[in-house]
Amino acid sequence: MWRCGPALLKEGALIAPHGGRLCELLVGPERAQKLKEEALQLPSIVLTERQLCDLELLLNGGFSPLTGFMTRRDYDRVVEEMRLADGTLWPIPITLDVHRDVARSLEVGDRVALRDPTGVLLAVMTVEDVWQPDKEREAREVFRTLDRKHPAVHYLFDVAGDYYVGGRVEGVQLPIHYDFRELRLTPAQLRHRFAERGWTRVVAFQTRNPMQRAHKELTDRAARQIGGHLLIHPVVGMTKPGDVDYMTRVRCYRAILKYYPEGLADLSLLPLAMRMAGPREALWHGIIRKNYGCTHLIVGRDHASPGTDSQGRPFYGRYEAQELFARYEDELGIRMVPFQEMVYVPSRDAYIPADEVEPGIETWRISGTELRARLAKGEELPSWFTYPEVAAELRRAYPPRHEQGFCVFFTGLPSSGKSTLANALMVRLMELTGRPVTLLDGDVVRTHLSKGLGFSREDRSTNVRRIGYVASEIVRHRGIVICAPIAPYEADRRFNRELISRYGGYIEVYVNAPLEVCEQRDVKGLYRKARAGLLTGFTGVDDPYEPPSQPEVVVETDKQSVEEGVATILATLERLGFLGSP
Ligand SMILES: Nc1ncnc2c1ncn2[C@@H]1O[C@H](COP(=O)(O)OS(=O)(=O)O)[C@@H](OP(=O)(O)O)[C@H]1O
Ligand SMILES: Nc1ncnc2c1ncn2[C@@H]1O[C@H](COP(=O)(O)OP(=O)(O)O)[C@@H](O)[C@H]1O
Repeated sequence: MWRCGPALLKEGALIAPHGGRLCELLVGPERAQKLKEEALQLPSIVLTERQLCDLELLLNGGFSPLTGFMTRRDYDRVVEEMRLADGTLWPIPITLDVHRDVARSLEVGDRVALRDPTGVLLAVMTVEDVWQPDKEREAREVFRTLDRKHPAVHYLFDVAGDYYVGGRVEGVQLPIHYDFRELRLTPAQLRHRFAERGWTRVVAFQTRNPMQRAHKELTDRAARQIGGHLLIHPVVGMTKPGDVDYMTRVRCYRAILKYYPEGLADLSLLPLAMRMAGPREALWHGIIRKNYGCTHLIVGRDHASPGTDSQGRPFYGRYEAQELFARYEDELGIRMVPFQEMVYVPSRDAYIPADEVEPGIETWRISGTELRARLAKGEELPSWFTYPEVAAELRRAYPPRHEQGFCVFFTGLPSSGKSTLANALMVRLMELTGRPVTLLDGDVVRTHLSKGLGFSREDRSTNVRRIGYVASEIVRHRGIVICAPIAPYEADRRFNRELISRYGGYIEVYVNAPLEVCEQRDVKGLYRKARAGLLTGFTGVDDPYEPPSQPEVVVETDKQSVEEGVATILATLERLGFLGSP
């Protein structure tokens, strides 16, 4: 590994960065200009979201002493021993993954431009190594599982390219952010701030969740315990899928700052892509915080936990991260402030660590699941649990069901009754809610959004996913949308379900009528044409229809009237809370 240049920092009283020096990899303006000119002739790699996060921490020194993406020697030793080739402690591989064709085009000694998705040049890399890693070994050693439910294992096997490119990088500029700029301090800037304020003992609080009173009490205690100050250092790069979005979280953190004693706490954002690697990740968090000038890190229960595996078992032990950290604490230099879960004791109106509660004393807590359920029902968040500003932010981000958007997605054979039911449902919904409703009917969509597409497997799939995309945007903006294509394939419907339910409700309605009934109805005369051989690939005749496996509603249009079908759907929407009084 290359060594980075001499330390530019003079803040002698602060903790030394990992490996002794802060490795900021950004070059000066003249060299940057040269690199920009050189890059015009170089092959480019457009970085993914995770690679962008990694590059930002490489360039700003958060990953000191790394000087680029890992070469094979560093990678192998990190995977097996949690150490770089030179012996420095480092628990997580920082690799640049690429697909086979890119790997094949690169040779040792080549220079490559690293760009953001809009094409902006961020760095130039000198290729020192290109290799195909043993992903199973990496998953087993680093994450201790091959279960794809672990987000980093899923990323490794299903998202990352099959080859890694290692080499030194020269930074032209940091990835660009336009939001919360004043809160995005680099290690050097944060160190400078600590030095100016005379903060020599700083405990960092790593978080990917909105902070509630329990967190405030815990962090306040930690700062007092070390006789120093507190840095709230939330991750705003990539966290666990399904987490509260970082914009909402940052507004919560800002609001909570005023509840600390004057001058005790500060807030800065960390552009890290978490791996959810539990114990190994805790060490990594320690190294990063040390680079940012912190002397202590709070490590609580389930630090950087990926939750439970496909069998419902936790991936890591609850306090395993603390145990591993303790083992390496002396070598790391940064100290751990271990914490048990904080629980509320109503008889004392106070939060205390769970292990300090005497047996038999009543304690209260609200789990993440319960919090989401309360928000979905529009229920109050109690004042013992959170602060009014945080409650308001969460309510804004997670409105109650009746204020959320939803999609009713009809699927069924031609002439089963999709359009008829969809039109009837549309007017009933407008009547009941007073809200606008968009109808994306199968054949209407094919005259504009999907004009030009035919009925091959690929074209049908594209058509259905396009409808899903438009529906997801409507739901994201809290609107109501009804879709009524045939949507014959389960895979496309599953894709749409996952996309849309990220933003609101997804209610699949299987419009079920026997093929003979649909054929008898033959609204457009297409069954007849298909039977006569004038039309090929017609759904139900010579093209497949895969019935949905778990639809929210089934309407049997040969047995139920249109009114009954609509009433069944409305009852389901009511039961799920989407039609509650506004
Ligand atoms: N080969 C073939 N197979 C099925 N349907 C055909 C075909 N050719 C034309 N049509 C007419 O197009 C309507 C189906 O379009 P969709 O967009 O809903 O189909 S799909 O979801 O993309 O499979 C469908 O409308 P509905 O009868 O309202 O379902 C048909 O009228
Ligand atoms: N219970 C019912 N629900 C929906 N449609 C019905 C029902 N009973 C009879 N129909 C008739 O079946 C036909 C369904 O046609 P359509 O709604 O265009 O089907 P699709 O959109 O699935 O091709 C219409 O003529 C409709 O009047």
